[in-house]
Amino acid sequence: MTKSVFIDGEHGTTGLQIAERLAGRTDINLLSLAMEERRDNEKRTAMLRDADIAILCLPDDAAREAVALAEGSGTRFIDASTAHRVADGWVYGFAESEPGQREKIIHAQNVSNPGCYSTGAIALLRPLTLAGLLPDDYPVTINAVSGYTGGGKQMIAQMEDAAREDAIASPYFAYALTLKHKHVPEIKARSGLKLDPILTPNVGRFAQGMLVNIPLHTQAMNGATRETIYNAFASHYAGQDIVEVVANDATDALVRIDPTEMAGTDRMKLYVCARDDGSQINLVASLDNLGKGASGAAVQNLDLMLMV
Ligand SMILES: NC(=O)C1=CN([C@@H]2O[C@H](COP(=O)(O)OP(=O)(O)OC[C@H]3O[C@@H](n4cnc5c(N)ncnc54)[C@H](OP(=O)(O)O)[C@@H]3O)[C@@H](O)[C@H]2O)C=CC1
Ligand SMILES: CC(=O)N[C@@H](CCC(=O)OP(=O)(O)O)C(=O)O
Repeated sequence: MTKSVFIDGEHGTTGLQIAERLAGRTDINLLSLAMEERRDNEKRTAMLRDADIAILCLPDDAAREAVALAEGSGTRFIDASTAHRVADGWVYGFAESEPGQREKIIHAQNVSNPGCYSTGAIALLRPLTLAGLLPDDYPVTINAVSGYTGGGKQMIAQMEDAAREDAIASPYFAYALTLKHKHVPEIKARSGLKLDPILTPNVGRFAQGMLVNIPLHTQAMNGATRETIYNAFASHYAGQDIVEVVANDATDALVRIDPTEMAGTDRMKLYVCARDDGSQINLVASLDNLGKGASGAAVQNLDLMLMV
């Protein structure tokens, strides 16, 4: 039987991108509310309860409320917000992050979609903690830049409409200056770290794309080398086509990495940059914040959940 899918928040940044990806699909019945009905709780409740799978593209509190509105209906959820990323009873929706994760998503009742920075950071860290190359007490630092669509409708308007009172004129800015970004808990938990990683995010004046940098000192890493790190990535990501591990000689031939290189795709590239003597490594993940970092991952999770 054709499964029905409802995107709650379909007129927002993430929701719209998911709706675009699902338009024209004949294997699902897409339930939809008009823009002016997006906050009509009676209609939302009916759709949340009728759907086989509901994809939540809402602020955290509204996502928690949506789950409560469908209680007892059997609806399966994919939540794009931060609300359930370290919550019990929710499967983390990053199929390539752990052996067996894909199967867990296929059978899950509730899936939490990862954050965009988290997707890049966990992709770089988890293979190394699993392989024993990165000690779990390593003090990890994550420096990242995102396209401004990562801030949703409000930041898009601030960056694009110079006439607004709260317009942002900068070409590039740092934020989360108190070092308590909302992605830190999921990165710590899903990478298997003991210490909170330090996450310093930035936004650039480009719509979509993201680089996540993790600098590492190899002498503090259980004897890791650039080759063992590359090999750990290559074996972790073997047999799938979403995460590409760039060959070290191809990385060495680059003079720069463009944060927009993956814009418009649902894939991610990983680079192992290194000093000649191998003493210092900079791991880089390159992705579209709205692709593998949000809507692309949500559709990937939906397709897995539709398998049962
Ligand atoms: N943008 C991104 O790159 C990413 C965002 N996310 C997460 O996805 C979620 C949505 O983010 P994003 O798409 O950027 O946000 P937007 O602000 O662009 O869109 C949110 C949508 O939800 C609607 N909405 C808000 N509150 C309610 C409510 N109580 N009931 C019904 N609808 C409501 C909004 O309507 P209205 O216009 O009336 O406010 C809007 O249409 C957030 O939790 C965010 O953290 C996840 C990954 C990446
Ligand atoms: C540029 C920007 O503001 N980005 C957002 C994160 C977007 C994202 O992917 O995170 P969520 O899935 O947790 O919303 C932020 O830092 O809050």
